[in-house]
Amino acid sequence: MKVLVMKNKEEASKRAFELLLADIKNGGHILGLATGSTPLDLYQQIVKSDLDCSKLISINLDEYVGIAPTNPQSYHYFMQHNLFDQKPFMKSFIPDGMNFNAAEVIKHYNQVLKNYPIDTQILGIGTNGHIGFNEPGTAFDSQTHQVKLTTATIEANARFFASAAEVPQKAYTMGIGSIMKAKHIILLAFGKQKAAALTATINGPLTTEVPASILQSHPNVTILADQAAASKL
Ligand SMILES: N[C@@H]1[C@@H](O)[C@H](O)[C@@H](COP(=O)(O)O)O[C@@H]1O
Repeated sequence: MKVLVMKNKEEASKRAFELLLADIKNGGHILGLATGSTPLDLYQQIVKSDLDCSKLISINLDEYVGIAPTNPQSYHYFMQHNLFDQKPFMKSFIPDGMNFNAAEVIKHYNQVLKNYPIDTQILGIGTNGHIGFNEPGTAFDSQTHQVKLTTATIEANARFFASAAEVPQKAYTMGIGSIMKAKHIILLAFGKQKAAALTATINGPLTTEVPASILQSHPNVTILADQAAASKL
């Protein structure tokens, strides 16, 4: 695990972009993408750059269940608005949150992940150490599944909704096992609200109680943190 503490999130995002470009230069063309406020700066870097994304494939980590792609709170909308509108990819996959047949969504997404093995996976981290929507207690070898979000995650994500009551209770997410198959994982962590989760991820024991701690056992992980997120390391 390579841990880089940067001056601020702008510097960290710049470095993440450089790492991504290096992976692409080395033949990587399948990107695992994340939502949330954390990767926004990185997506801005991509948008402002002259990187041609038309030959790249993207696979997103997760999506809320029951929110249409046209809903501004959906991860479909987020990706479209923050990246794909400006930089269309050759193909982009996001779990279908409007399909309530979980078994069908799961089967399809696992097939997508099999067909398109991820070269570089971008990750944020939840305040409870979750990655994607893999909440504490999720098996390390899990594949795509439907989750019931924890109160901590609903509260943390309520800032994007009118109230916590409007945050969906369920989501589809790539599993921890699926994430671990990526050749290179870049985890971004910004702000003091991530400090405890980050130190548990890097310095703590490998435990399903901190889903991101599994990254200690991955051969090629880069963690980019700002000073605040790194304050407890
Ligand atoms: N499913 C997403 C995660 O993929 C993300 O890492 C996390 C942190 O969000 P933020 O980057 O806004 O702090 O939020 C959500 O729960």
